[in-house]
Amino acid sequence: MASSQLFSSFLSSSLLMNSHTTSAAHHHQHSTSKLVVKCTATPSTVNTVSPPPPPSPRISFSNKYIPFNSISTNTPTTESYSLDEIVYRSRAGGLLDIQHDLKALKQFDGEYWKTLFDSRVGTTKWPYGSGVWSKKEWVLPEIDDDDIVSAFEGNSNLFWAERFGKKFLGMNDLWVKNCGISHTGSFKDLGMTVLVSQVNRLRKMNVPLVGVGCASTGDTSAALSAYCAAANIPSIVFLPANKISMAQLVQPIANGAFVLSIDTDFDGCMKLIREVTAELPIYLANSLNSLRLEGQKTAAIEILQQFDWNVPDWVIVPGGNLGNIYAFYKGFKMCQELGLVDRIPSLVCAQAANANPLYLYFKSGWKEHRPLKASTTFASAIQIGDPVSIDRAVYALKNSNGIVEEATEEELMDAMALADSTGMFICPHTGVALTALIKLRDSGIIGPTDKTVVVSTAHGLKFTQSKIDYHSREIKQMACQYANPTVQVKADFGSVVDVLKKYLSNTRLH
Ligand SMILES: Cc1ncc(COP(=O)(O)O)c(C=O)c1O
Ligand SMILES: N[C@@H](CCOP(=O)(O)O)C(=O)O
Repeated sequence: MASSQLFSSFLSSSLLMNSHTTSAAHHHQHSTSKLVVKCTATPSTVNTVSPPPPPSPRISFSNKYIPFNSISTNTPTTESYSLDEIVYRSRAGGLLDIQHDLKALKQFDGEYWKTLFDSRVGTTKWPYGSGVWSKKEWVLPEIDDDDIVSAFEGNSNLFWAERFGKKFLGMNDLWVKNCGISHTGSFKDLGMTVLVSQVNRLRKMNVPLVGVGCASTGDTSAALSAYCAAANIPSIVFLPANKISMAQLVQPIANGAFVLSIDTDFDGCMKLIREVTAELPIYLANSLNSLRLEGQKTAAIEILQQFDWNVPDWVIVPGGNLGNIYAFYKGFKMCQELGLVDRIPSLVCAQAANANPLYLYFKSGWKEHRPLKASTTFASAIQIGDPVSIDRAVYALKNSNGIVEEATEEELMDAMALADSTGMFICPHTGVALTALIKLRDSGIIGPTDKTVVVSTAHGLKFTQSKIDYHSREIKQMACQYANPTVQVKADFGSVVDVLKKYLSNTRLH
């Protein structure tokens, strides 16, 4: 459908939102319709942990939107919104956050929650086989299971980076949380299952939402279009023209999204989607919408769970729009507040030097924040100069004794090549995070025995062109010192043996 037709059908639908919020609570009708993405629920055979009784139905858990600054300034507020309202900003125009009824959750102790969450790992029981929905009581407790749109995301592996750690950093307790090994190849699936499930619920409640839209550097759009396609909800994505990888571009196209390629950068697309979603009945799917962060925070809980509820010393996260660093903080903090662990890790946010507003802010001693025009970076998904969650990120870092680091193009590409040479296949953003680790090890801030987790945010297969350019030494002004170029050889035995002998003479036997 042409863009003009699509937008005129939006307009003629007479569903234009004309207020700051649209209340839907009173429209709620219980839906019995079948879910679109739903695994057949069969009794689990894989679990050996016997589950505790589920939380008593007499205790109802709930959550609501409140202004983020009431959390960051620790001031009580009377301003709050139901999750069934469409609201992205506080009355004063600030960020929102989702506040859980901790009093209700605290009626169960830390041991209870650990056992409950552990009992759900590996189950096929809907919806708990998802790493996100296995923590449903802490995410969206009030949603009907039948409204959930899930691809059983999460439960991503925590890889012991033994060789990389020992060989390059003298570390033996280095781990990579592979959030990119996921349905659409990035951590965005964790947040998108929550957001699209809530939209699914709202649409069943007859809330006038025609579709869901986002601005994207490639991963948010991939996740949005997949989850929307699964639930038969129209998705609209704004992409900066020629600034995302081919693999990322094809994802929303294949999943049937309405794809706008716009001649601007991500920040320009973000501005446009905010304006458009304020005018048209399109729900905003970027992480400005705090629903996304509720899903993303489960990666932090999962890390603790994978360490048998031992707390790592450091967690390093690449940052762009800066929702994820806060999501990690929130996940760890909830585990501490609810008695599952007694402390939280120090967080490190890693930025590309070509897109480093948070790094500059940190270096100014948190005195001066200036949005900037981000330059081109191989870490294209974090080419963001005006991050929407800047305040959330600052709060997370200040409250976790955190640090911000940066990586030049050469540093991040070298780090990616070194990691790949030890058996990983990481994305450039993970190269940014590894560079931060290398720098913090060099300066002694991270010690050799510190238990450290690097968050890998996307699958390396989405970024093959950057690896091809590096290994064929086709990057201007970059030595590409760890390149492993292919060798062209004639198709005869002698030539092949000659090059092999040369190779083997340079290769040590271990
Ligand atoms: C692969 C990848 N890594 C890291 C990030 C940064 O996450 P955030 O925007 O939440 O800071 C993004 C998106 O921005 C991403 O797509
Ligand atoms: N890297 C992101 C940028 C947008 O971030 P979001 O978390 O606010 O949606 C992307 O993949 O689009």
